[in-house]
Amino acid sequence: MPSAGHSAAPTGFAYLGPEGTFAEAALAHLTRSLGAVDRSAQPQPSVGAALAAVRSGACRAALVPMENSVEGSVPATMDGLVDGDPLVVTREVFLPVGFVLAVRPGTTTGQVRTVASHPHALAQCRARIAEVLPGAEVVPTASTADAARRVAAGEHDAAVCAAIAAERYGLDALVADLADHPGAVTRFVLVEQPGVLPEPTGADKTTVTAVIADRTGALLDLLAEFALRGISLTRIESRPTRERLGVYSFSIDCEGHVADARVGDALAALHRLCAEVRFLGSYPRADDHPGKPVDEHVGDDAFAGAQAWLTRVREGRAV
Ligand SMILES: O=C(O)C(=O)Cc1ccccc1
Repeated sequence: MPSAGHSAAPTGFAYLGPEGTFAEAALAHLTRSLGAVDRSAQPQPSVGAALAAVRSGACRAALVPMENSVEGSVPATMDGLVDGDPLVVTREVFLPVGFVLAVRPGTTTGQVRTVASHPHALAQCRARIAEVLPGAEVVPTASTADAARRVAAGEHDAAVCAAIAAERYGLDALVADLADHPGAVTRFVLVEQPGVLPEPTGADKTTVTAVIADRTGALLDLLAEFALRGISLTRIESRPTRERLGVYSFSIDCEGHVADARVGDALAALHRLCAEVRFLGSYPRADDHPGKPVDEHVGDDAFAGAQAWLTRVREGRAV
């Protein structure tokens, strides 16, 4: 529930700021495609702050980076969705990301002693930075645009950021294309307070986290619940629970919507099997993948037919 001080229905979209981040570009793309009337965007200093703005009711939703095709998941988002009051993903959006090396006008590569950016951006340009700026100190910042803003303020010599951020902060692109692996894509998710469950579209994804006991075969048991019901996983990774070594929380995306019988049944099975399960949302998939075909025996009709049969058996009726 929104906390005191935010009693009206929350409005506005929080995002990892300041202006000029990839998160801002992804949010603009999403609100345009949703045809959202209220497109007011509220930059936040960190992923944690963006999620906190939703939990407190200060904002209606937050758009945060979840994973990147080159660098993998964003730990601040993974952990931020699991720690604290429940939140759910209601949309996903994929954004191609490219990086420039941005400097104050007139700066040459030889003058760059510090290069700043979001850790994910630095990691995606590691080899090129070492090649173009050997010996430069690499400095992590809260976001790519935060780095650009700090370069403009004279705090650092160069930023790895989007071309639009360089422009926004009056910087020049010394190197136009800095990525080690061209064609990288970042997946962002829109996060809201529970209560909003998007309708099934026929091409959906569901996100869930599960903590399993430290015993032989536990992960296989968890995976079997999906496999037995013909559900394809699109992502699985482990995060430490921070309790002790050996106890992990698995973060899973699967095809389908919790309203689909096979997905609901699998989540209920996880609830029986796992020490902890957190449902993190069902939402339309945005990657243009139609999803794997669903076998007839795990379709909604098959589940409904089996349930009706069981009811007849239990009532002692002829089967
Ligand atoms: O810092 C940004 O601009 C972000 O939106 C996070 C990020 C950083 C690097 C690649 C993709 C997203």
